[in-house]
Amino acid sequence: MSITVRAAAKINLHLGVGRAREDGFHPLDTVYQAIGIHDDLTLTAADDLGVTTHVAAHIDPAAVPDGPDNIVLRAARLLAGHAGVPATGAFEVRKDIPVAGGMAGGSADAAAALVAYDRLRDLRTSDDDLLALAAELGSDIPFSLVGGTARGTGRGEQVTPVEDPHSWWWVAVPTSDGLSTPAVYAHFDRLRPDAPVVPAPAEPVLAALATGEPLRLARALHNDLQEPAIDLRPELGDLIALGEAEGALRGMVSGSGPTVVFLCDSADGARATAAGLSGAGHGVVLTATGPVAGAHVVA
Ligand SMILES: C[C@@](CO)(OP(=O)(O)O)[C@H](O)COP(=O)(O)OP(=O)(O)OC[C@H]1O[C@@H](n2ccc(N)nc2=O)[C@H](O)[C@@H]1O
Ligand SMILES: Nc1ncnc2c1ncn2[C@@H]1O[C@H](COP(=O)(O)OP(=O)(O)O)[C@@H](O)[C@H]1O
Repeated sequence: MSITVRAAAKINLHLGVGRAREDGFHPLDTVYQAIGIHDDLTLTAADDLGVTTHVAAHIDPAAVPDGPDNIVLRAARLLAGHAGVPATGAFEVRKDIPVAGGMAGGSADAAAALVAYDRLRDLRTSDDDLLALAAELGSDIPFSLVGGTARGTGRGEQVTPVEDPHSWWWVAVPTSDGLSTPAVYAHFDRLRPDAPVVPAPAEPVLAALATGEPLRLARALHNDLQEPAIDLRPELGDLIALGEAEGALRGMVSGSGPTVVFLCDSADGARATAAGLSGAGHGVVLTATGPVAGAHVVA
C-alpha cells in the first residue's frame, strides 16, 4: 500500500519584512507563488519510520538530512501524535527543488508528508488542523499545502489565496552552496535596525497580478531580504544583472536566497534567458511557470 504526493517550490513575488517581534520572528506581508519545480514523495506502509532521498543532479545529497531531523519525519511524527496513532511508514523523496535555496524545498516535503500520511492512514484530518500542524513545523509550510498564489501574513503562516488567473514564466538559477534562512534574517536586522514595525504592503504586486501584464509585475516585484542576501553573497547581484541583460524583465533573489529567479515575458523569452545564462557558464538553469497546485496526490 503506497501513495505519492507532489509538492511545488515557491517564490515570493513580494516579501515585505518588518522589525523582529519579541519571539524573534519577523512580521511579513508576502505574496507566495507555487511554480512548476517539484518534489515527489512516496509513502509506503511499513513497521518502522524512515526516509530515503533521491536528488536531481543539481542537488548535493549531503545537504538533506537522512535521520530524524529530516522535516518529512518531523511532519509524520507531529501528525501521528495529533491523531494518536503510531508514527510508522517508509518515505521516499525525489527532490528537484534546490535545498536551502529560498524555494521552500523542505517545506514542500513537509506538506507532502502531511498529506500522504493523512491519506494513507485514512486519518481524515480537517484542513484547519492540517494548516495548524503545518504552521507548527515552519512558517512556509501552510503555503506549500495551499499552493497557487497566496498572501502570507503573521510570520508567513497565515495564508489567504489570491486571484491570479494568468500564467507567468520564470527562470530559476540555484546555487550549489545554500544560504541559511536565519542567517539572512539576522543580517537584515544588522542592515535595517530601523525597519518599520509594519512590513511593506503587498498591494502593488496584487494589483500587477490582476493585469496579467508581465512588465507590470516585473516593476512591482519586491524583496526586503534581497539586500542582506546580496550583501552576504555579492555574486548574486552580478547574476541578476546578467539575466536582465539576457532578456529577463526582472531578476530577484528568491525568498532568503541564494536562488535567483527571473520573470520573463513569454515562453520564448524564458528559453532565451535560460540559454543566455547557460551560455555564460551557469550549469543549472531551471524554467517553470506559475501558479501551480499545492501538495496533491498524484498516484
Ligand atoms: C524567507 C522565507 C520567505 O518565504 O522563505 P525561504 O527563503 O526560507 O524559503 C520564509 O520566511 C522562511 O520560512 P521558513 O523557512 O518556513 O522559516 P521557519 O522554519 O519558520 O523559521 C526559520 C527561521 O527563520 C527566521 N524567520 C522565519 C520566518 C519569519 N517570519 N521570521 C523569521 O525571522 C527565524 O530565525 C526562524 O528561526
Ligand atoms: N526534506 C528536506 N529537504 C530539504 N531540506 C531539509 C529537509 N529536511 C530538513 N532539511 C533541512 O532544512 C534546511 C532548509 O532547507 P529548505 O527548506 O530547502 O530551504 P529554504 O528554507 O531556503 O527554502 C536544509 O539546510 C536542510 O538541512
